Amino acid sequence: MTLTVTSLDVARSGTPVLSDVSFVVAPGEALILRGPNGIGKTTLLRTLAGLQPPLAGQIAASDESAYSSHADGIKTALTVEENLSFWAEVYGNTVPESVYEAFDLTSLRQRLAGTLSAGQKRRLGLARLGVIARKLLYLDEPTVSLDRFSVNLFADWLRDKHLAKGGIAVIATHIDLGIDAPTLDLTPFAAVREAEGGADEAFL
Ligand SMILES: Nc1ncnc2c1ncn2[C@@H]1O[C@H](COP(=O)(O)OP(=O)(O)OP(=O)(O)O)[C@@H](O)[C@H]1O
Repeated sequence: MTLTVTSLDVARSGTPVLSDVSFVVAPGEALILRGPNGIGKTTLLRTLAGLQPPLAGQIAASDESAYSSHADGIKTALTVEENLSFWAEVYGNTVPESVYEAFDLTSLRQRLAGTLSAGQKRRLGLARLGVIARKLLYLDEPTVSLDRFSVNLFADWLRDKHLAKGGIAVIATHIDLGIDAPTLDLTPFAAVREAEGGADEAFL
């Protein structure tokens, strides 16, 4: 499976955000999206994941994808184990024992998710990716709230359990994950927004 994106134009609430974005990601590879706040990383990921239609261009991928956003999608009234079992069931899988260790959740298995710290919740949200087993991952700032140890855990999982098995990941991140992956700076692809022309002049 290869992800091929050709001449993609994306918009947020009808306003063009990025234009003419093209790239290819081969099996086992990741692509890091960079660019300043508001450039359109989230919008691009949402479009790639099929959550909104593109204005123009093509997205070709043979596998189904999973999108992980800032929100963790955690059920606070369920335990860590119950959360992962829930997601596994939705995707017709079982929870691999290895995800508890991979995301440092072993000692938290019986804890209600609502009582977890921000970083622990984030690790649980990321562990979801380990149970749904989608080959194509679109990840929006996956390491928000994580300390360096947890960032490294996630990077290890991504490299050894996802990419090493032929998976693909497109990741918007402001921090260095320490994985070997090319970077696409979206700055040159900013769509011309005529309606905003001169709006910043008041601050000059
Ligand atoms: N619901 C919305 N309605 C209108 N405009 C929006 C909406 N959400 C985002 N935008 C605008 O769309 C543009 C792209 O936003 P997007 O969230 O894709 O950027 P980003 O690169 O992911 O930013 P960040 O690094 O801050 O997360 C921004 O100018 C933003 O203000």
